[in-house]
Amino acid sequence: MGSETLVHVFLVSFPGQGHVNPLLRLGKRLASKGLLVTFSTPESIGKQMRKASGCSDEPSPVGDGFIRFEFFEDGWDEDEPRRQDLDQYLPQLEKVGKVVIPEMIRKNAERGRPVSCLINNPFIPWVSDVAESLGLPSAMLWVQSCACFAAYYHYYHNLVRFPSEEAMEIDIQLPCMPLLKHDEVPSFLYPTTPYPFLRRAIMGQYGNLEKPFCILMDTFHALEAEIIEYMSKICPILTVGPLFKNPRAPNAVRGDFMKADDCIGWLDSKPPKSVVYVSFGSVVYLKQDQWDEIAYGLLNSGVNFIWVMKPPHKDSGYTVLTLPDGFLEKAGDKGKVVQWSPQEQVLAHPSVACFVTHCGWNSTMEALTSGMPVVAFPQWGDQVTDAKYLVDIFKVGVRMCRGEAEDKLITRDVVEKCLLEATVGPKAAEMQENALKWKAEAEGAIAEGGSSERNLQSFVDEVKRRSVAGGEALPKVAVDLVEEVGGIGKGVEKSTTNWKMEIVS
Ligand SMILES: O=c1ccn([C@@H]2O[C@H](COP(=O)(O)OP(=O)(O)O)[C@@H](O)[C@H]2O)c(=O)[nH]1
Ligand SMILES: O=C(O[C@@H]1O[C@H](CO)[C@@H](O)[C@H](O)[C@H]1O)c1ccc(O)c(O)c1
Repeated sequence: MGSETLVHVFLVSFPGQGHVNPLLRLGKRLASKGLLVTFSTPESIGKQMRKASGCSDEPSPVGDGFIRFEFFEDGWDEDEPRRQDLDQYLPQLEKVGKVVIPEMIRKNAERGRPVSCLINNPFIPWVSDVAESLGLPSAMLWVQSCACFAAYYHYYHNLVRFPSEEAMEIDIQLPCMPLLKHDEVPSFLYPTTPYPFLRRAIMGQYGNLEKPFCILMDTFHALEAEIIEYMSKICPILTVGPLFKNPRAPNAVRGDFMKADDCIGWLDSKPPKSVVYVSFGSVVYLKQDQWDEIAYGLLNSGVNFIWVMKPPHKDSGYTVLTLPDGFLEKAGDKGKVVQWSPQEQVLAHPSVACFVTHCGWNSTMEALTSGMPVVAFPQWGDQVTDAKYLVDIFKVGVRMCRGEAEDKLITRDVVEKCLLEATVGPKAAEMQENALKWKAEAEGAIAEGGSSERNLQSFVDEVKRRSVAGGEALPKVAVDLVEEVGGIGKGVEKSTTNWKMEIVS
C-alpha cells in the first residue's frame, strides 16, 4: 500500500534533543502500526537532523507504515543568536507556528495526505490551539515522568502547598507519591528558578490540557502505578513507554542533532561491567571547577570510562570546558572522551557497569530499560525529581548531588566514592538486581499484550475512528479499552474528562 492511502498523523516537536527523541520514537511506533507519520520541527534543527541522521521528506517505511520529515522556517535568520534565549524564542515559535503549521497541513491535504491528528510535546502548547482551529483531534506526548506531570498539575491548580519565598524549605506531599523535600519537586517550580520562562511554557500546557483528547506518556504502568492510576482519574492519560525500544522496527531512522562518535569498538575491548558511562545530556553544562573534580574523581577511582563532552552552542554564552592538563595521557586506554555518544547502544553494552547521569527523563528511561544502575547528578527541572525516584523509589542509583540550586561543588573524593559504590560491593550488586527487574518490566510493557503496547494500539484505533468521522469526536458506544491494564489500570475509575477512547459508533 502506498503511503498516501494511510491515516496521517502530524507531529510537531519543540526543538530540543530531549523532546525530539521521544516524539520521534512515538512517531516510529505509530508508523510501525500502519500510519503515515510526518515529523516536524523548526528548520534550524531540521538542518542538523538531516546532516547527522539523514532525515528526509520522502516517506521511509517503518513496519506497516511510513515516516517522513517536514521542517518549517521559524521566521528568524539562520544564525540568529536569540534562538538560544527561550524567553524570546518560544513566543517567536508560537507566532510563526500558528501560521505555518496550518499552511503545511493544508498543503498535505492538497497532495493527497490529509492530516487526521496533530501531536505535540510540551513547551509548544499552542499546537493544540492550531488543531482546535482546524477542527482536528490532537494529543500531547508528555516527555517526563507521571510524577512530574502530577507535580505540575497540582501546582497549576494550586492544590498543594509548594515552596514559596515565604516558606522555601517545606516538604511536599502529593497524592500517591512519596514525600518530596523542597528540592525534589521540579525545580522550575521553585520561586528562585533562573528559568521562569520554562515554568511559563509548562503552565501554558496545563492551561490547554482540555484540548488534546489524549495525553500520551513515555512511562509504563508498573514503574509509576499509583500515581498513573491517580492521575488517570483526572486526565485522559495513556502510558506508552518506554518509547525508545521499538520491537517492530529496531533500526528505523534517528533524530540526533550530532553524529555520534564511534565508541562501540573500544567498549568491545573492555571486560564485562568495567566501564562507567558519563553523560549530562544535551542541555546541561557544568562549570569548569566541577568538570575538573569529575575528571580527577574518574582518574582516582581507577575505573574505565566513556565521558561525553558536548561542545556548547556558539550563542549559548558558555565558555568551552577543558580537561585538566595531562588528563587524557593519565587515563590512557582506560578512558575515552567523545562529543556525542550512541547512548542507547552504550547503555546496552555488556562492558558498561553504570551511568553517571543528569537524570533527564529520556536518560532515566533508557537506563531503567537497559537494566543499568546509575549515579545521579541532577541539575534542574524534572531531573531533581527523577534523581529522587532513581535512588529512593526505583532503588537503582546512588546520589552524587541534589541539583544546581544547592550551588555546591562536588569534590573528587565524593565522585570517587560514588563511582566505587555503584560499581563494586554489595550496594552495586543490589542496584544491578533492581535495574534488571525494571528492564524486565519495561520489556513486558511493550511486548505483545503488555500495558503500553495495548494503550498504543487503543490510541491508533481511536485516531483511525476519528479519521473516518472526519476529525469529529464520535458518539459514545462501549468499547472497554480504558479498563484494560495499562495507563488506565484495571479497577481504576474512568477519567472524569471528555475522554472518548471507550467509544465508538
Ligand atoms: O551523548 C549523548 C547524550 C545524550 N543522548 C541522547 O539524548 C537524549 C537526552 O535526553 P534527556 O532527557 O536525557 O536529557 P536532555 O538532553 O533533554 O537534558 C537521550 O535520548 C539520550 O539517549 C545521546 O544519544 N548521546
Ligand atoms: O527541558 C529541556 O530539555 C530536557 O527535556 C527532557 C524532557 O522534558 C527532560 O527530561 C530533561 O531534564 C531536560 O533537560 C530543555 C530546556 C531548555 C532548552 O533550551 C532545551 O533545548 C531543552
